Amino acid sequence: MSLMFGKARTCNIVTVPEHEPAECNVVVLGVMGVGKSALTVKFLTKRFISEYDPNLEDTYSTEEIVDQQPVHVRVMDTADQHGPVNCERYLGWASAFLIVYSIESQRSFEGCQQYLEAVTLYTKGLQPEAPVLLIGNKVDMERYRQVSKTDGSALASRYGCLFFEVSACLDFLSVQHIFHEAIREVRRETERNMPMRPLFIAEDKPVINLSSAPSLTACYKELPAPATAKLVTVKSSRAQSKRRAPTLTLLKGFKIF
Ligand SMILES: Nc1nc2c(ncn2[C@@H]2O[C@H](COP(=O)(O)OP(=O)(O)OP(=O)(O)O)[C@@H](O)[C@H]2O)c(=O)[nH]1
Repeated sequence: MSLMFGKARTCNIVTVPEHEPAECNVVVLGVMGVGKSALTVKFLTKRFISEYDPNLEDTYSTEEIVDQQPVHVRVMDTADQHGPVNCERYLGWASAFLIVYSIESQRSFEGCQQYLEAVTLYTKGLQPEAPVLLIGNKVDMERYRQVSKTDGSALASRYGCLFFEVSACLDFLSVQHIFHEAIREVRRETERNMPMRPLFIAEDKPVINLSSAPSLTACYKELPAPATAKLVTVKSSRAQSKRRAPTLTLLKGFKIF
């Protein structure tokens, strides 16, 4: 990048590469029992929980490095008892949505379509648009499969989402990959919508009479240093949660394998 010191320029606009989001709010949605808590806890702790409180809704925080870039991730593990009826608490808060169904439950697959409708209706036209990822969980239950991979993939295509099948009780890396992909999608979307930003705008300088000038170095105001890469916040609104001060101590009562 050339800053052209020593020459006055009129409204010289230099763009800088897009900044990465410093924060990413991921909302995990889906009907009861699909494994939202199990996926969330697996991502946060690398462990699988088998017992859970179905009424518990909470938001967890973690620091992640995704593609060598740090990001503060908040994950809201929702507990919608009646489907997507009171979505306001997370729609405006989310940077990305994971909509989960269980591959061994056709009912959960149908249920996730309501979430897809609600979320895509809300996010349509927003800039940046919050990415949506469709997740078929419990692939370890293959022999009880009711939802084919083709159907999952077709539904995702219909809504323009990424699609993954996974198991919260199998390997950690596949679960981590989903969350990281959500973060990558948020970054891509942010970059797509970042306006061209001026790095600096130099003022017009009056014509300088060199003979009367004391010295050349004093004639030019030093240009400001280029802005250093600063991480930006994607969303700053706060999540509403049924519980206060979420921490992983919530897992105390859970059976952890
Ligand atoms: N076999 C298997 N069981 C899973 C998996 N993920 C979750 N479960 C089980 O499915 C049940 C429901 O899991 P949760 O994580 O509580 O599901 P949830 O979507 O958070 O459910 P609610 O809190 O009721 O909305 C629990 O018994 C889990 O142990 C998985 O990948 N494979």
